Amino acid sequence: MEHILKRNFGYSQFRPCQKEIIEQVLGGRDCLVVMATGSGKSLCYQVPPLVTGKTAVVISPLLSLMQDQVMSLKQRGIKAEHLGSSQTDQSVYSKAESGVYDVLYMTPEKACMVPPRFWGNLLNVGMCLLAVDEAHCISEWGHDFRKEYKQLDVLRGVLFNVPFIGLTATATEKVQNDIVQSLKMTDPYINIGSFDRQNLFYGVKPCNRTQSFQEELVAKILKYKASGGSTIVYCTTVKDTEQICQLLRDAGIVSGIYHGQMGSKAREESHRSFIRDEIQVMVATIAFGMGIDKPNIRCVIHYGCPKSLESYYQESGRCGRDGLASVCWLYYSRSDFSKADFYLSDVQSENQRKAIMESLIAAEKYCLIASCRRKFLLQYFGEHKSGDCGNCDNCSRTKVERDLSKESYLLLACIKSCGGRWGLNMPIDILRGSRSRKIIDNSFDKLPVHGHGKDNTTTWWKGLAGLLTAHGYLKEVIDDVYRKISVGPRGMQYLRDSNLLYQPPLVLELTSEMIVEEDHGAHKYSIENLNSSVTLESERFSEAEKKLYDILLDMRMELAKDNGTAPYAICGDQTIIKITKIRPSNKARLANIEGVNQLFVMKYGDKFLETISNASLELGIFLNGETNTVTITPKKVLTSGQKNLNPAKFDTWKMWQMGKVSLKEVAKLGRTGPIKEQTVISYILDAAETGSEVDWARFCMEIGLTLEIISQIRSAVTKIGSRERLKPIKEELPETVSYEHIKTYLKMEDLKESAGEVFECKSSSSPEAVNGGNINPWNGQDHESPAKKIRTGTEENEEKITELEASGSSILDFIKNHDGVSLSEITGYFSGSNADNVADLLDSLEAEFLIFRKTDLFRAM
Ligand SMILES: Nc1ncnc2c1ncn2[C@@H]1O[C@H](COP(=O)(O)OP(=O)(O)OP(=O)(O)O)[C@@H](O)[C@H]1O
Repeated sequence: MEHILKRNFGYSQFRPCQKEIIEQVLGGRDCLVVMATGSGKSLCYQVPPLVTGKTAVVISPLLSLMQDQVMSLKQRGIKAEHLGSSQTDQSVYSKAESGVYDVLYMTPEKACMVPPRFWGNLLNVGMCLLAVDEAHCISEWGHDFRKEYKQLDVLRGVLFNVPFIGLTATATEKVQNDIVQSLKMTDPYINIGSFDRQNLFYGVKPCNRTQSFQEELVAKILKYKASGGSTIVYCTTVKDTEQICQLLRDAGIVSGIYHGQMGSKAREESHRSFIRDEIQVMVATIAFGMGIDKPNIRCVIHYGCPKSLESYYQESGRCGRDGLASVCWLYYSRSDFSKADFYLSDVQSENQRKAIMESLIAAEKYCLIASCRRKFLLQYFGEHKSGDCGNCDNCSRTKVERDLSKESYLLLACIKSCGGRWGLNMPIDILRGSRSRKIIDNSFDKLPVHGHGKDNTTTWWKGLAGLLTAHGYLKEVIDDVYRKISVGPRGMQYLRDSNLLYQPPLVLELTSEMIVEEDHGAHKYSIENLNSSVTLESERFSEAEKKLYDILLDMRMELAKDNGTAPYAICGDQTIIKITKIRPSNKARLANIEGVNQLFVMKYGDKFLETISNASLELGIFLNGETNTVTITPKKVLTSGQKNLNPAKFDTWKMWQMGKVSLKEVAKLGRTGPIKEQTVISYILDAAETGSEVDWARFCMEIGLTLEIISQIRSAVTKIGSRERLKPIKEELPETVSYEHIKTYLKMEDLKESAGEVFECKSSSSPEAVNGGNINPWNGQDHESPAKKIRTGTEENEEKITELEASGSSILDFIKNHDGVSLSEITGYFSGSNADNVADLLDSLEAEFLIFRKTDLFRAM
């Protein structure tokens, strides 16, 4: 299975739980998979069809989601399509039932509508699973119930012996049971993973619509835009989407808009532009939700508190799906918490009203806590996390703790006096000394605490109430749609221990909202907090790497346009970051990068390698993962002699000498297409003649010019007595000595390059360097007998009998017979071949995806 993972998805290992789930599905067992957003659930149904050669049918709620997934799978060499009313290709239906597709997507409506004959035909050719994605939609207890999902059980009566797999990121225990029952799963394998999205930073801020908030929003968005990533701003109303979108556009940020009041065409277009990186910022209502499968969303901003923590988790979970550090900011205003009427408008059942109110209160609490947000979020989903996360605003900011005993006493006493019949506004108004009609009518102006809390704002008091509730001093009950506040047991005990003049210390951590209120100038706090602790991976680049990264992003964009797909479908940002860091010089190295699959290498490999090679030269950075900058910049070595070189020769020399690209690779890449290796050699010799620096040791090693050959050429030249014509020299030499060997020898002689130095000092990788080789055939000094240095022909023949020579197929066979072999084991086994040749052969096998490397061991695909 690992080879499928590498070949099609470009990954070298499964994430936690993926393999176990796939094995269960392959064993024919139903599965329920509850795993965090972006954790890689899709792979659990995408790999089995590739293992079995049978179709996987996937039920998905949204057309846009299906289309995006189909697009991504096609870029991975996987046959995928969707079947539904929007499918314009008429042949898809018949192809689907004859098993052409590995993965076939359908909406639940479509799945229930296709005639049994379709399923019968597909079953005959082979169907390996039915996956129900976003399975929480099945449950009325879920936050996104869809009645069409409820009908999927009818498929049980048609799809005998096909395992069903339900997948979701958000399912409480109730919802999990509902999924199992609705899909009639028998003895399912249940996998409940962690909800924790460690790469996400969570932050919350109170906001108003002042200019400082607008400036902050614009600055935040610009930061993530600059990293090449995308941002979604979720608003609670259509009006807000329009306003925020306009605000961003006025600030020069190209932004898209998406909400339910737009026509379907306009929405599709907006979605399409976002997915294809034509716009980097989307301002949307939650209508733009589940269908977003874009991996490089770096920032999700909620402008307004969401209606529940489930929806917040889902929506914020669109962020950082590629695993890179990303941020989720939630801006709320107090008025958001009194929107129950808005959410309850068309709810019929009492249970659902209660559920909605409870959800809203949980979301409010999330906004108001002063402790670790992640811990709170995870606890809500029933997961315990020990210790604070260190990756949320509350964990990152300097904590402000204070003894709030006096204020707490006042609030508790006031709430107790109100008798639990009111919401929070009444006791706060009393404390602040209001003489409203309600207060007078209820004689609350006579209370001893009346007017004792004037020094703090209403919002500050609400912040304190939130803290006291979180610590169990206060409790909130829901009465129909009204929220009533009363003193909890802990608060009653506190009141018993206190009086107006004395209260036991009560040290609490102030919420950011309370700090802002005390600060009066909320501005300072908010701007300071603006730069969350998240460091984007791309921020770790050197200047040159940043430029290369941008070049590669632009190129990916161009390739995506040419291929009618989204840039992320070609490869993810994380892969581009790795490519930028590694700067592979050949296809094997490219193929070995995490996230690079076979189709990518075949389709885009040449283009990427060429761009990397050229850009690295321009930017003065080495290929193959070297991080140090070239000491001599290309400009410096551009001598007057080089100016005489034509562009083809100069570029070839630059690529080889400066870029350290091998002769073979330079020939493959060429300047405007592949050229012969002999041409590359002659270009470099011409460059040497014009004064360009040439690493002779590397050059000789690459063309196979050894001391023995040099000595033979020298003898031949002496014998002929002239070096004007090459042909007579060649005729004096063995077949194995090429014209390139002769030309190089002569050029080195012209340039007075000392072969002794070349082989002895400069190239430790040269075989002759190992043997010593203190010879210098140019100045006529004698050298040690070749017999001492180089094996005689007889010895060589004898050794060939015992020492195995490597070839592509013999290495492949060797690797196939082992469960992982190291490079040294392979070179040791093929001791009859030069280690560099073996490495070259391994490179080619890797580039062709016949082998792959995992933890430095080679394995066959
Ligand atoms: N084994 C793996 N190694 C590296 N990346 C992986 C692996 N498996 C999946 N991914 C990547 O993780 C990202 C998220 O995967 P996927 O879309 O399957 O998430 P999901 O769990 O379905 O999320 P959601 O519930 O939000 O739809 C994708 O970019 C995917 O290619």
